[in-house]
Amino acid sequence: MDIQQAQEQIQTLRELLIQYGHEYYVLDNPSVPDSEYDQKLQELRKLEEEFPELITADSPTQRVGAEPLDAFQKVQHNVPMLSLGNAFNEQDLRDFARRASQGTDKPLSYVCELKIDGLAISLTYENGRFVRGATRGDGTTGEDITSNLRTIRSIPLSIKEKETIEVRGEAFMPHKSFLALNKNRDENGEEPFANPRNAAAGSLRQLDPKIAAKRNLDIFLYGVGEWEAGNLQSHSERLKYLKELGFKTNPEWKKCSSIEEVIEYVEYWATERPNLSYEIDGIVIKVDSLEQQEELGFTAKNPRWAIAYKFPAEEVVTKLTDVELS
Ligand SMILES: NC(=O)c1c(N)nc(OC2CCCC2)nc1O[C@@H]1CCC[C@@H]1O
Repeated sequence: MDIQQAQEQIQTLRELLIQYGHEYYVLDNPSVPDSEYDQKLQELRKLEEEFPELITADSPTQRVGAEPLDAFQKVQHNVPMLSLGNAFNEQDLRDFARRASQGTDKPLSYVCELKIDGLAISLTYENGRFVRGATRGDGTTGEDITSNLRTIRSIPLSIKEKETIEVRGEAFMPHKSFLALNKNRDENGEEPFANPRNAAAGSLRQLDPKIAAKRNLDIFLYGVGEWEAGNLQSHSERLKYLKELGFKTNPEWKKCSSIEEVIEYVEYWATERPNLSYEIDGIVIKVDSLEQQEELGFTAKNPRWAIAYKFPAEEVVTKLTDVELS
C-alpha cells in the first residue's frame, strides 16, 4: 500500500473510532460492540506503526503519552476559576435568591446542576484541538496536567468546530472505578483511597500518564472560561452548546423559573442521590442570564450569581455485616 492509500485508510479509521468513542464515553450509548472498537483501534495502530509520519496528536492512538513528567508546569488562569459560597438549608437558598433579585431589576431564572464531587478542571482548545488541561489550583494559578487529562476517554482530543475556547468542568472517579481501584490496592497491600474525590485527585497528580490512564476517570463540563467568539446570552445555552461541540455534560441540569422550583429540585436529588453512579456533594444553583451574572458580580472570592447547596455529610456507618469479623 502506498502512503496515499494509507492516509485515506487512517483517516477513515480515525473518524470511525472518534464516532464510536463519542457514543461510548460521552453519550453512554455505543452503536458497536467493544470488540469492533478494539479491532479498528488495532488496525489503526498497525497502520500508524507502518507510516509513523502520518501520526497526529488527535489520533485515538495518542491518548496515553509515553514518558512520565519530572514535574507539572504552572498555569495562569486569565479568567479566575472561582469557588462557591455555600447554602445549608432552605432559608439560605431563599436569602441567596433575595440578594440576587435585589441586584437586578429583571426577573431571575436559575439553572440547577448536580455538584459533582471531583476536581475542577480547565480544558483549552485552539482551532478545535485540545492543547492544554489544568487544575484549578488556587483559582488563578493551577498545574498543567494535559498528559493525564488526555487519558480521560470522554475528553475529546478535537472538537467539531475549529473553536478557540476554554471550557471548565469537574473530573471525577465513578463509583465503579473507585471500588475496583480500592479492591486492587487492598490486594496489593496498599492503603485504599478514602473517597472517590481523593482517588481522582491522586490519579491526576501522577507524573506518569500510564498510571492515570488505568484509573478510569471521567469528566462533566459545565462552564466556559476564555472564549473570544462567545456570544451566547445564558448559562443554559452554553450547556447546550458544550454538548453540541462534543463535550460530556451532566444530563440532570434543569432550568428553574423560581426559587420554589430550585428547592423542589434540591429535595428530589437529596433522596435520588444514592442511585447515581458517581459522587455528588450538593447542588449548584446559578443565575441563568449572563447579563445578570455580570450585573451581580462577585464578593471577595465567590460569585453573587451562584451558590452551592451542600448535602449533610453522609455518616459512613460500616454495618457489622460488612466487616470481616477477624
Ligand atoms: N462541582 C460542580 O459540579 C460544579 C458545577 N456544576 N458548577 C460550578 O460552577 C461554578 C464555577 C465557578 C462559578 C460557578 N462549579 C462546580 O464546582 C465548583 C468548581 C470549583 C469549586 C467547586 O467544586
